[in-house]
Amino acid sequence: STVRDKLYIETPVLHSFPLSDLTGMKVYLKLDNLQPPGSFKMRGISHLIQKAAQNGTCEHVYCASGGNAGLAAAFASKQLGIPCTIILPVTTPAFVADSLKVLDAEVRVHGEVYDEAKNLALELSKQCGSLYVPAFEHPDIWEGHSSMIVEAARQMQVKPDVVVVSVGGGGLLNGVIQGMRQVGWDDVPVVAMETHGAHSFDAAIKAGEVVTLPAITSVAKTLGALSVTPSILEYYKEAKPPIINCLVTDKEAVSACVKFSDDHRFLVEPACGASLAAIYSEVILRLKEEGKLTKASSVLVIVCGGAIVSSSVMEAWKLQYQL
Ligand SMILES: COC[C@H](NCc1c(COP(=O)(O)O)cnc(C)c1O)C(=O)O
Repeated sequence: STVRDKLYIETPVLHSFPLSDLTGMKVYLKLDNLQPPGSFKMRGISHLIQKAAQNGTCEHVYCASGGNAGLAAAFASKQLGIPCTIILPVTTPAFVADSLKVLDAEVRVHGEVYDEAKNLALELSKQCGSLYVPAFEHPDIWEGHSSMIVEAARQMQVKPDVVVVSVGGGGLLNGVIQGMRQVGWDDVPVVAMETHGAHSFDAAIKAGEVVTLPAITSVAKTLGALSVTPSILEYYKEAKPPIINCLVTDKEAVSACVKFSDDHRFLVEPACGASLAAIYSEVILRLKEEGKLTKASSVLVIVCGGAIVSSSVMEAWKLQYQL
């Protein structure tokens, strides 16, 4: 990619002994929860903003977000000295707005879901010189995200048998697919995880086209795009790499977050818990038993992270889900 001095950091691939012991598989974790704003978003969002700033078309950043894309946009804008306005749906907790203000971003709350916040961001960014930053639907975002696989391929030396990733609007999945094609992993199956109630990819696969969910009813609010970006359906049909979409419940996603905090002392969102549930709720083992996966002795889980979580929020989830 043409961007100099990147704003995202290289993150470790950790061979997880607790998760490997639990499953009998070699479980590797790409710790993108360690990105400065708290999620993998920093890769694609900062890449898009830097590319625009290098082309001189960026005097004000407008980003609608469930939270993490907004935090990444605010982080990148602050480091680049560009004014930034983030539009949050009402479902985003107030502490996110506080974090954004610390990053000198202007915060507007608008709409019940991401898709409504997006409309206001698009409106505001019509002013000349402004840059609208989508949360997931842009090739520059996918190009930035693909760096996580280029890094992982160098760090792991060997190809994993499976890659696990969460799906909201599909930007992360797009970036992972593009990275996998770059490093020659286009024969490694991708298990694409969603929660029931944020299952826009599952709905699109079943309908054979992009469909719009009536609402987001999952606790994994940052998987909460009502519809996926169309290009992931192309990737799904091309099956290079093959994509297997799986759903877990909110309880399984939150339970995975709790177990992950005990096993590795990281706090992550249910959006990330959906991917970890592929291990903790034995989704991978079941796919192997069903013959949908031929090999699963080594699994790379993309730990996408998420900052819309805290120790008190986690305690409340434990009570709510009787964990
Ligand atoms: C409504 O929200 C969309 C987007 N979150 C997206 C997101 C995803 C899914 O990534 P995607 O598939 O949307 O590129 C996974 N894991 C985490 C922690 C995320 O924050 C946002 O923050 O604006």
